[in-house]
Formats: sequence, structure tokens, C-alpha cells
Amino acid sequence: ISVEGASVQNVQKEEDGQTRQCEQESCEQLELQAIENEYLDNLPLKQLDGIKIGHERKLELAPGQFYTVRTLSLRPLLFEIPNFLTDEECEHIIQLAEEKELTNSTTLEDMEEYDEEPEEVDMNMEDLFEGLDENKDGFLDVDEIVNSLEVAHGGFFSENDIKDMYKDLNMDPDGDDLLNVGEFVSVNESLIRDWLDERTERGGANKVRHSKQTWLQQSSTNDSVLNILREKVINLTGLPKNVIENSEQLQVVYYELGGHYHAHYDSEDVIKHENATCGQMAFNFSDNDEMTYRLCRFMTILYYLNDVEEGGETAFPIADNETFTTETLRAAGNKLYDLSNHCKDSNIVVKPEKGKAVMWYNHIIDEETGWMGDMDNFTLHGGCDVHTGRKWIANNWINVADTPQEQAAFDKYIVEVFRNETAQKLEEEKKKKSADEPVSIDAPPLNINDAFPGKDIQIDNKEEL
Ligand SMILES: O=C(O)CCC(=O)C(=O)O
Ligand SMILES: [Fe+2]
Repeated sequence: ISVEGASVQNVQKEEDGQTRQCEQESCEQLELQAIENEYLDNLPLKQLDGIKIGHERKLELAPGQFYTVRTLSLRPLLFEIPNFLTDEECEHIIQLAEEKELTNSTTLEDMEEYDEEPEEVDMNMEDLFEGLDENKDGFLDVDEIVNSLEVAHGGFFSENDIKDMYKDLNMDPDGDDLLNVGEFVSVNESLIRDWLDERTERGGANKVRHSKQTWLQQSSTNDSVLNILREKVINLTGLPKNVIENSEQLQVVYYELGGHYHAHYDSEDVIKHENATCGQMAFNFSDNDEMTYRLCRFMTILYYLNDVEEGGETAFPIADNETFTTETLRAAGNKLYDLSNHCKDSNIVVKPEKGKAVMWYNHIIDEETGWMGDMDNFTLHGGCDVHTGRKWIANNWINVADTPQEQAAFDKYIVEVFRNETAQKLEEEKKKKSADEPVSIDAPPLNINDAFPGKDIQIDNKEEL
């Protein structure tokens, strides 16, 4: 690189092997084009073939190390890989997480609640009654109430919770567990809201997501366990290195007794979020406040980091459900999502086993473009209650942008801004260490997740599924 006045000259390698001088701007353009071409030349985006349920294949994911990949379902395309991590690797990841502060897990809805004051709606209770009375028999039964509360409230309520509420608020004086319109309109809506809030706060049992979590930087790290893990993920998925390296950090989650995560989707669908850019692109448009974002998680790879004595399964309520339609889903109501009470009703229930990985594709491949397409609605899943013991998992979400062009722009940006800076920091740390000076870290480590508007999502407009 030679600097001549203000114009920077670079040597750029051309496809035919020739080199030529280029102005900085056009060099950057060429560089971007090269990343884009790499994607375009390797379409469609790789997706492991499920073949059939129960199919097993052996893959060499590290030199001389073979792993069994077993197909659990075709819709979603879901696999399990026993012993993907060794016991020591699991323990190491837990230890890294414990060294950081674990905070209560959140969902996108929680975040939105922070941003917006709840709207004061002047609701006509009689209209509401009619809306909730699904079978139009003139009474609200407990099921109708359970269904209506949904997750919008940020909590899950069982039939017993509702009966408790009737008692506490004296909502059902005749005690028949049915509310007629007179009983319903006489209740103050804000009292109900407060009661539900209090119950949600009480122990977490009613929370959509009841766990603690932290994030571990996976790229540009000098942690050999995480580096080996990343290489295995590249080999397992067959996805471009950049896609894996520029994805979210590893999310480590800890569930105590009773901990769970009700059924949800890990990604968000472009159909329901028109004009929303993939969250990772927030980097590039960060000064545009008007931009709305959605999560674009092409894949989920989930690692079980310990054995759970009882409970804590990962459940997929509608996997491979041939009769699944919008109607059946609606008819199933809240029960489908409530994994505290309906875990075992799910079509697929995966037992947590130390070192095992489960992996699925949250999106299908678009046949026309060969790139990431619509979200696969069959990926609905969650973590069932831990009954005995504790549960540690790690979520490895693989992010893909909407188009190869956007992915390439993102890769380039990450490499320039984030990875380089982080690598530099690591280098400095190493130098300091070797000079036997105390290492001082004055800035927090760069966090690729800063690019994401919300870290987790939960059921989103399930009515529209
Ligand atoms: O804990 C589990 O088994 C599932 C966790 C999960 O789905 C998530 O964290 O997004
Ligand atoms: Fe999930």
C-alpha cells in the first residue's frame, strides 16, 4: 500500500490472477464483490438433508473425530448429535458463564415493554366478553380465559391460576367456574392486570421464559474450547466461515428448578415483519432511527451442558405434524405453548444429555433464490420445566442476512470494524502478558450482539400462523 497525497492506492488481485492498481474506493468495491461472488457461486445455501426420520450419518467434524448426526424430524429439519461436546468442554463453557454475571432472561416482548408505556385503552367490557366467548354459549369458561390471556401479557396461566384469581378478586361469586356477562363486566380490568402481574413476578413459574443467561464471545477469542467448537460448527453446517464467525455470541442459559421457556420461535418471519431489516444489519444503518429490525436466525444449534435428573426436555409441539393447519393450531389454544403443563403432548421431546447438540433450520431455502427463505412454522419449540436438578444449555444462533449482497456487506463491515479491533486488543493483551505487566482491560469486549435490537423472541402473532 502506498500513500500518495490524499489518494490511497492499493494492489488488487483480479480473478484472472493479474494484479492491478486501484483507487481505495474501487478496491473496496471489488473486495465486496468478491465476497458476494463467493456466496453467489455457492448457492443454494447449504442445508443438511434429513433423508428420513431416524437416519444416521457419521461426519468427520475435526481431524479423525467422527460424530453421529441423527435425523429427528423433517419439518422442521431437526437433528441430534450425541457427544458433540466432551464433558470437559461442557464444564469449561459453564465455568466461563459463571465467571460472567448471569442476568434474568428476557424476550423481545419484555424489551418492547420497556420502550413503551402500556396504552390506556378504553375497553368496552361487554364487547370484550363477546370476543372472548369462543363457543358463544354466553359464558366464559376457564379455558376461554386461559386462551385469551395468551402470552401477550408476558405470562402463562394455568386453569388453577385462573381459579385462584376468581377467588382473590371475588370474580365468580356463585363459584361455578363460569363467568356470565354480569360477573365479567363488574370486574375492574386494572385489578385483573395487577393480579396477573403479581403472579408473574412471584416466582417466575408463569413467565414465558424463566431462566438466567449470559453471552460468550465466540469469534476473535483466544479460548481454545470455543475456537474448536466454532470450527466443528463450520464443518457440521457446511456454511461459509464468515456466516458462522459473524453470527451472534454464544448464549449460555441456566434454568433452576421450575425453569422453562414456553414454546416460541427463535427467528422472525419476513412475511410478518415487512420492511424490517435483519437485526445484524443494524450496524450499517445504526444512525437511522426509523429502521425496524427483526431477528434472522437461519439455524439454531443448542448444546446441553449437563445432565438433568428429571424434566428440562426440549419440546417441539407440532414437529412433523401432518395435519397441522392454521385452524388446528388456533383450536389448540394456549395448551400448545404451555410447556409447563403440556410438555409430553409435544410431537418431539428431546431429553437433555450432557454434550449432546440439537440443531434445526428455522428457515427453509427459497427455491428461486437458493438463499434463506420463509421461516419454517414447524420450528415452534421450547424448554420444559426442570423437575429435579438444574439445566445448563448454550444457544448457538447462526444468522444469515436477507440477501447474499447484504450478507457480504455485513461480513465486510464486521471484519473491518469489529474483528480487526478485537484481534488488535487480543494482540495487545498478549504483548502485555509477555512483558509481565498486569493486564488492564479498560473497555468492555466488543459485542457483536450490540447489533441486535432484541436478543430473544417469543411467540409472535401466533393467530396469524
Ligand atoms: O432450553 C431449551 O431446551 C430450549 C431453549 C430455547 O429454545 C431458547 O433458549 O431459545
Ligand atoms: Fe428457542
